Amino acid sequence: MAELRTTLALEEEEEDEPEYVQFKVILLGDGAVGKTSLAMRFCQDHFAKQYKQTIGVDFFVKRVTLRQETGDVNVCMQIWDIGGQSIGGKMVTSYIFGSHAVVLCYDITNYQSFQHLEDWYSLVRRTFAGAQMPYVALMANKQDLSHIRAVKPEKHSQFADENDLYSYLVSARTGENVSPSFYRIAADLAGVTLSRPELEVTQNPCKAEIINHQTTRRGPPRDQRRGHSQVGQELRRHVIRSALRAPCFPDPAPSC
Ligand SMILES: Nc1nc2c(ncn2[C@@H]2O[C@H](COP(=O)(O)OP(=O)(O)OP(=O)(O)O)[C@@H](O)[C@H]2O)c(=O)[nH]1
Repeated sequence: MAELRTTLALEEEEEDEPEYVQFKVILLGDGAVGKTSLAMRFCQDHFAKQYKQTIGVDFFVKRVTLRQETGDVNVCMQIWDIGGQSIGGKMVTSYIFGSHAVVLCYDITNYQSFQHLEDWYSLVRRTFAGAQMPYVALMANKQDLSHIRAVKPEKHSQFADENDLYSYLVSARTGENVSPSFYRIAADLAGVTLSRPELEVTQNPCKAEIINHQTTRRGPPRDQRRGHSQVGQELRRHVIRSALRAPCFPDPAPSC
């Protein structure tokens, strides 16, 4: 009898649980550009100064609720943090395959990490050859170090424009724009348009450490410039269909 009561209680709890749409998001880029730090900042609101190299892949999970007038959408983002040394490895294409979004990360103080994105991006294209490409974003990390930047904002915009990538400028260290960027990725994948106040709510207070009085010409992020109406409807439909169809994690990955 007690067992039956426990089962019923568990079932009731499960009924209360909202349904989550799962998205597999891959972070790619050279070693030490800050992929683990970005995942950690977004999922745990934590930053570690010490560098600990990721060997293979590491996983993070974050549940977010996207608010819209027609009803909230609950999203579970499964973030795959791929070690920067994996580019020549055998496993890397199997990590990337099946992802809904790929985030190409670089460190604005390290020009090589930006140049190498060509290689990372062509690896993504090869992995998806003949299949629907995922949502691909360009993420420029370490904005808190803009006083020693090696990659000009114009170079960033040019690469984003030429490859039709969504563009994000972030700092894992201060937290600047990290949550709003991942929320926006979730919203784009789910086909939800977030209003500015909703995005602002997702931004945790940033830690102001470096005052940089230099004025740099930097336009708004590219996704804001071109507006969400131009996000491929077909891609959204495909992404949502496949997200609803199957869990996107193989065995070792955590589930939502
Ligand atoms: N100043 C600053 N340092 C950062 C930022 N993000 C990461 N770091 C530092 O950069 C170093 C590398 O960060 P990781 O997150 O481990 O880099 P990764 O890309 O995951 O590296 P791999 O595991 O080799 O692929 C660490 O010492 C971090 O503390 C940032 O936004 N600003």
